[in-house]
Amino acid sequence: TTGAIATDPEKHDVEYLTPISVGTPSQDLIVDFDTGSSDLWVFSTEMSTSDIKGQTMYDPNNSSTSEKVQGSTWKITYGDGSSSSGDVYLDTVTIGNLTVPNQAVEAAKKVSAEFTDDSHNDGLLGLGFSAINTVQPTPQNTFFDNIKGILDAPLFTVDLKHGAPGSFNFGYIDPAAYIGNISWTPVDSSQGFWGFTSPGYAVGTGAFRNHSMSGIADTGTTLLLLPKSVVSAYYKEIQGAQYDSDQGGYIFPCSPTPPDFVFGVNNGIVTVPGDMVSYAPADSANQNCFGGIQKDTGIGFSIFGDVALKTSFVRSHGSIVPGHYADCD
Ligand SMILES: O=C([C@@H]1CCCNC1)N1CCCCC1
Repeated sequence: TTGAIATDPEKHDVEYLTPISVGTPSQDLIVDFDTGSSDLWVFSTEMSTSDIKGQTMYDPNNSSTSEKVQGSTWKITYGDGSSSSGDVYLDTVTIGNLTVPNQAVEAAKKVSAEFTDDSHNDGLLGLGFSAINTVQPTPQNTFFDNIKGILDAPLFTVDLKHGAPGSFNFGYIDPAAYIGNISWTPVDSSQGFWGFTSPGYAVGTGAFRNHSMSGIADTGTTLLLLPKSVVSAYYKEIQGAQYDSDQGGYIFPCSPTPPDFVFGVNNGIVTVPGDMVSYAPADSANQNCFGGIQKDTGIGFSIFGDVALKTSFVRSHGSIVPGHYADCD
C-alpha cells in the first residue's frame, strides 16, 4: 500500500495545511503535519467556544466509530510557547487513501491563543517518533507508526514548495519528485525527532565551511534556525543586515536579493535560494525583510524548518525519508 496527500502553504509559507478525515461519517479537518511532534490533536466540540475562531471541530459524539480512551489525557507545550490539552478517543483516521481504523485522536478541551488565532488550522498531526507522544498514562502511536506495517516501504517523504502545493507521500519515493541522486544521512531519533547532523555550510558561491550543525527536520517550524555563529557569518555578507531585537531576528534590505545559503546533508547539499532567505517584509517604511534564517539560541539544537525543506534550487528538491534525510540533486 502507498498513499499521497497534497499540502498547501498558508501566506508566506508560514505553515503547510493538509486535509484528513476523522470518524464515521467522516469529519473533514485541515491540520498541520508536524515532523517535530508526535500527537494528533484536533479542535473539538469539548472546547469552550471562546477558544475557537473559525476552526472545524471534531465531534466524537457524532462518530459511530469513536471510542473514548477512559482515563487518558494529553497536554503539549511547543517550543514557541503555544500549548493545548484535552482527552483521547480512538477513531478512524484517513489520509488520502490510507486509513487507520483505531488511531488515537486527541480531542482538545483547551488551546492557547496562538492556535485560536490560527483560524485555518484545525489541529496538528505529529510525524515525530511515538516515544514523545504526550498521552498519559499510556502514550499512543502516531498515524505513521500505525500505518507503517501495511506500507510497501516503512517511509514517508516530504516535498514542500514555496508558495505552491506540495505533498506528503507514504510508502514510496516518487521518482518524479527529484532529479539525480538522493543523498542519505543517519537519523538520531533519541530525542523523538528526525535528528541529523549537517557537516557544514556555504554562503553564496563561497567556499564550503566545515561546521557540524546538529538539528531536526521539522515541517511544523516555519524558519531555518541555526547556531548563532553560522547565522551571524551569513548576515555579515549582507549590506545593511542587522539584528532587530524588537522583531526578534535579523532584518535586511529586501533588495538586492541576499546570497544563497547552502547546507550539507551527508555528501549532498541543499541550497536555500537568496530570494527565499527574504522570508517576509519586515517594515514597509524602509523596505526591510525579515530573514528566513535565524538563531537557534536556547533550543539546544538547530531546527531545519520549512525554509530549509521547501527549497528546490534549480536541480534539487529536499525531501525527508524517515531513517534517512534525503536530498536530491
Ligand atoms: O515544539 C517544537 C516544535 C514547534 C513547532 C512545531 N514543531 C514542533 N519542538 C521542536 C524543537 C524542540 C522543542 C519541541
